[in-house]
Amino acid sequence: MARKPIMAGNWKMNLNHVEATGLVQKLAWTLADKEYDGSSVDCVVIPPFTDLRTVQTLIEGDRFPIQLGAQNVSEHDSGAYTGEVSAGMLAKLGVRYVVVGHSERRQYHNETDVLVNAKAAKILAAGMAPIICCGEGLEIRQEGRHVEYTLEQIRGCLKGLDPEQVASLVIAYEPVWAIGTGEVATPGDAQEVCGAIRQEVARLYDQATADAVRIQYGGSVKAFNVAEIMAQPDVDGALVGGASLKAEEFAAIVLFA
Ligand SMILES: O=C[C@H](O)COP(=O)(O)O
Repeated sequence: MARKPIMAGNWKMNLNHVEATGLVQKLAWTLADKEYDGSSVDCVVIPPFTDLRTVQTLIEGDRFPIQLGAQNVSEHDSGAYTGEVSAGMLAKLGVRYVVVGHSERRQYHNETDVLVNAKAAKILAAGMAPIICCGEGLEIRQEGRHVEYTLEQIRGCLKGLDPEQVASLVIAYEPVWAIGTGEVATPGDAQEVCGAIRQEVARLYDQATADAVRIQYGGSVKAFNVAEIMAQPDVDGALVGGASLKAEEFAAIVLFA
């Protein structure tokens, strides 16, 4: 089954709303120069919350073939949760994807699979797609337990979701040791875990759901290494950090084919 590739740029805590305008405009112009129209690959930018309204206005106003994502969401609908942002608020801003369970949130904000699962359910209920992140640290990789560790995360994060919901979401496999380090996993490493995740989705749900769910690789993806990662049968895209902050570099990743 042909899955549409999805290239998502997670800006993390970088760029204010003025800088965001510059980057998105430059990205759109670079993509337009190469006749990108969004039909064969999804291009998603994931700025900080404070940039979302500005980027939404720009994308919608100029009809750029770029989609909007957010980096986090509350597990609650509304109420006395100071500092939180709800799924409903994000959906209203035209956000299509929300990253959950990124290793930086697991590490610095104690996010667990149970919390990721609750957030994913809220994102889906609001009509958006979660990008559910998973992946092992260096120690687990060295012990050779990376597949079982990652599948355990996946089982926890998908708990209670129905096949239709799982088919519509995105899973991002990001080995923590490859994030921001320049230490990219080999294409074989990426395929091993992405393939195992797809098999696990087939086991938990059915083959049609496994064939539909999109699985990204993330961790030091750049323009020069994206093609060989994308050549792997179970890799459907990339979650890109550092390289998504440079318009030409990220455009080249989107245009990998
Ligand atoms: O969300 C993106 C990942 O953490 C990868 O970041 P990176 O491309 O800077 O290694």
